[in-house]
Amino acid sequence: MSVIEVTDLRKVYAGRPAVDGVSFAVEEGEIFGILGPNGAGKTTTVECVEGLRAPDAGRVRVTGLDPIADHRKVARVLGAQLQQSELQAKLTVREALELYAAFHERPADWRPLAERLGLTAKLTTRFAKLSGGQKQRLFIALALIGNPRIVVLDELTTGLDPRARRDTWELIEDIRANGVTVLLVTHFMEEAQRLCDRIAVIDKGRVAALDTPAGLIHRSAGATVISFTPSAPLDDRDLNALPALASVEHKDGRVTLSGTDETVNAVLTLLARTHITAHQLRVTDATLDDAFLDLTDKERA
Ligand SMILES: Nc1ncnc2c1ncn2[C@@H]1O[C@H](COP(=O)(O)OP(=O)(O)OP(=O)(O)O)[C@@H](O)[C@H]1O
Repeated sequence: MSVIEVTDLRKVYAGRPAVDGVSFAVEEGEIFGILGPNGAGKTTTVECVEGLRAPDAGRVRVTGLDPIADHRKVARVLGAQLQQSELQAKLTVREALELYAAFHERPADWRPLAERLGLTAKLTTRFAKLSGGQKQRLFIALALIGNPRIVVLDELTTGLDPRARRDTWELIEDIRANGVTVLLVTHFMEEAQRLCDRIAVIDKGRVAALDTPAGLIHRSAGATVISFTPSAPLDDRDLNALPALASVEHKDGRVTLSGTDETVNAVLTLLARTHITAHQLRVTDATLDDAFLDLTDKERA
């Protein structure tokens, strides 16, 4: 069942389309990612889902409700992450939790929520004195305090160190395991690859691709990467003639090719035929990073 439906959404700022015909549907219980370069229209899209912005055209439904016309009902099912500026510096963690719990008809008990988010030791600390990771955990707690079915998290781990980022990812997985649907805006590929069931890649206000992380990687041109240091120079004509080749790169005597399994097999045959040994041979799958660049580059071309 789709809990969020966005159909042909358009939003124009000063005559320039920021969102230009975006459609996607988020299924109950999934972690759905919105990924895209700066200025792609990600935040505008989720703000329309949250009912913070009115679309110029198109249709948005959250559990069948219109986020603008049914704002109060939508606020009961959808928890949104606050922006940093929306919380007073002097408020303690406990006060923030109690205050936001009071905004909801059927709030979650904030104590176990604070416990789950590792905030119990920080209940008397003022917001301004929290670390970046603790602030993010508090924002997640506040987004969850109304017991929402869906939570929208925008640029959640920006500015966090690798440890705090990983802890936050575990939290998001934990939230989903508790049955909450997650709409996640990010421009971290690793985050999207690790967490999301499906991803909409948004570029220049449009959906450039919508698939599982593996599907996005698979559909990009260079899905498999092989690199090695040849014992003797290889003829560029031979390399360029390899089947399904997406790219060739030479750096510090090392050759890196991307393509498909067919490219890998053909290069091994080429090496054997020319009696060239491949040192430190590595075959890897392309990452979502590669797929992202490939997908958004295509749009740019
Ligand atoms: N209130 C506004 N008034 C005018 N233009 C805006 C407004 N908000 C966003 N824009 C423009 O709309 C476009 C899309 O912005 P949006 O914030 O949705 O992108 P984004 O994908 O979230 O970017 P980022 O990753 O940098 O946060 C950008 O060109 C931005 O400058």
